[in-house]
Amino acid sequence: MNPTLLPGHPHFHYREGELFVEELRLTDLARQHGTPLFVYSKAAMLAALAAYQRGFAGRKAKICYAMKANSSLALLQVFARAGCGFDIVSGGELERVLAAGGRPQDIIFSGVGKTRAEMRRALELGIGCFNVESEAELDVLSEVAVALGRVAPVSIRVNPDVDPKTHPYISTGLKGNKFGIAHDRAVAAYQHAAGLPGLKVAGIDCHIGSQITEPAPYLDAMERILDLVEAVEAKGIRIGHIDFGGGLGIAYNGDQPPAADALWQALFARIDARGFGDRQFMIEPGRSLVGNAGICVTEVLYLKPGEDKNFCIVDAAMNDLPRPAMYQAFHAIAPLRAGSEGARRYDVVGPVCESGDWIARERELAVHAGDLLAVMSAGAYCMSMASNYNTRGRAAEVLVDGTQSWLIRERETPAELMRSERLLPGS
Ligand SMILES: Cc1ncc(COP(=O)(O)O)c(C=O)c1O
Ligand SMILES: N[C@@H](CCCC[NH3+])C(=O)O
Repeated sequence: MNPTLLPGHPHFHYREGELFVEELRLTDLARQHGTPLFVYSKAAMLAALAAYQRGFAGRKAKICYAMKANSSLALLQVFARAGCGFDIVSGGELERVLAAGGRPQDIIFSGVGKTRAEMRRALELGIGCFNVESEAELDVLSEVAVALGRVAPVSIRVNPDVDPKTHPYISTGLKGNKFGIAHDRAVAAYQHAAGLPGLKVAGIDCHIGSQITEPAPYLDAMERILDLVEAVEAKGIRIGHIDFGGGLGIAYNGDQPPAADALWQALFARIDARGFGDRQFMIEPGRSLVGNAGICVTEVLYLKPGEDKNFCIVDAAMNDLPRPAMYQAFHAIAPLRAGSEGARRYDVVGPVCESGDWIARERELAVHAGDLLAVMSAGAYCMSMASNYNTRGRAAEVLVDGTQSWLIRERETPAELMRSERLLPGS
């Protein structure tokens, strides 16, 4: 591999010792916009999308970006303009898709707890499909649709009970998870759905988990879903599309997930062998489209050497980058100016008042106060999970395209954080 490239991040590279994103020097962007700063590469997003597009070439397919991974409007615009649909999980996400120019018919609505108000709004707009996660939800959706004089297109999300071999908090397709309808109850659920006046069965859906790095769980889940398609169709209910969810992992720390096109080549070998190659396919990838397209630039505030540990205190924190605290997740750290003199082993931590506020542990770094560091693989589930804990404003975001950059989100100010609050009357 070219030594100036960072593993898993082909659009970020060192040029004469300085870290670049596409054609821009990250230090310049950080000086211009301050830190912490999320920076995304448009080319990286489109390259990740192209791998899926290659996998689906010649097929009837719709790629619905799972926007929970990163719901910043400009990123949604990039995907909408590239022809993607969207997988949403809330009324808020629905409004974001519309604001970014996405079309309602290209939206699929997942999630175990859709409210009647969310269903109503989605039906009025005419979204593409509801991925229904329980028998009770089928009844409520039918009722809401009938009251509106509409028919809701539905897929039933089936829980195939397959172990995705990932972190337990992000595994979703096991019996003990709250998601979907159990495999052995699915045929009955389809028969129930087919009899409800407000619903029209459109497809089948499954999503087994996130950050999956092996093809085997996908192949197993696909076999189980195809078994169900056969069983449901034997009851006279046509399954028009197969939605296979998202979940494909990215390289955080030497992980080697299959490439999207190779994975789908293997899946289609099975699908074609069983005679289902003519169906419409939908997928809901999130992390694999944006995860390694983004980084977070942070400034070293203080170095605090100690007897047991050395701390490198930076200006980004768990409110900006919650994955290490939540899942003990690994994010690589890359200095914006390469150098190795005076390297020491550090825990990289933020200013939030929690011992769990760490970003990286036990990393060999040659750093000084004032240096800038990039937290890698920060495009997915960072900004979208960011909070205002410790009344910290959310970071700014920049999108880069070649030699151009756009500020796509301004840093949140304390006044903005207090905007929706009301003081008590009197003194
Ligand atoms: C229903 C559903 N679809 C899609 C995704 C996107 O997953 P990922 O970001 O791992 O591709 C998720 C998250 O796990 C999900 O719950
Ligand atoms: N938030 C998780 C992924 C959740 C996937 C959505 N069900 C992560 O950062 O890895």
